[in-house]
Amino acid sequence: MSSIFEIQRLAKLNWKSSEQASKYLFSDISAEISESDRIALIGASGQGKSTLLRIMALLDAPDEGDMLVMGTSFKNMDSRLWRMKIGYMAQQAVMLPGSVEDNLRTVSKLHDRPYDLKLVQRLMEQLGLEQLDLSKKAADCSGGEKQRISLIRSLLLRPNVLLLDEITASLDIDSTQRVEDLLEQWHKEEGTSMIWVTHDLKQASRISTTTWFMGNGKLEQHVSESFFAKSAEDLAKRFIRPLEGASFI
Ligand SMILES: Nc1ncnc2c1ncn2[C@@H]1O[C@H](COP(=O)(O)OP(=O)(O)OP(=O)(O)O)[C@@H](O)[C@H]1O
Repeated sequence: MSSIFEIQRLAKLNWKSSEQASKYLFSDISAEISESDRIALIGASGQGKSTLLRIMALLDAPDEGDMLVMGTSFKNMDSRLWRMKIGYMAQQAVMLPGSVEDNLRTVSKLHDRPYDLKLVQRLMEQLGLEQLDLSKKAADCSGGEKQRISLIRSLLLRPNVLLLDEITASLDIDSTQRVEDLLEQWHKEEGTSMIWVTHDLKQASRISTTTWFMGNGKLEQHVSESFFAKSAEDLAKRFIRPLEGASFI
């Protein structure tokens, strides 16, 4: 499969560099994302997962290294074009001023694309938002509603790669399931590659074929099936929170 996103020796300096702290938040990170890859990005808090995603979305700059989308470096690509290919969803959904519909129409306005009302209705329904009044002020929506509106807004862009930063952290079980199901279907239909940051290892094993593990400033890449077949104890030794259950598959 062809590579759509390439990361070459990427590094971010630690802004609190001192004798105790290491010079880099992360360094020497290289990876390739192929068409249709589904990657879970995991690791303990503060390792730089969100920072890496923000750099990939051009919301922050790397201190060293390069990133290429379809063979073109970010240094040589217009950031607007880059962001059409690389979609990003933050942990905290950001709503633009205006109604829910204004928010959903942003993509077509910004990128001169027709507004696909049928698709919006289908996605709203799949995410359990069919009762939501599109003329409601976006700022008045609940956190979970904002998160799902922001997901629809990102999908309407039809990016080649979707960067998802803990997007279900504030959702209930039903909404989380709906988001996972929708993204699985979207992935099958559109072939979109995804990198999904999550602290939920069971979710990581469900939604990914590849796992990127960030620790000690480095990125390890694993096949998810074998990575999550390790015992809970093995995984717990490496990171995150006390884990429940014996296995993740
Ligand atoms: N140059 C830098 N850019 C961003 N964060 C930096 C930098 N240098 C040091 N840091 C610190 O590194 C951490 C990076 O946070 P980030 O949110 O990227 O990590 P994370 O792995 O996503 O954490 P979490 O799982 O808690 O969301 C923060 O504590 C931040 O203060």
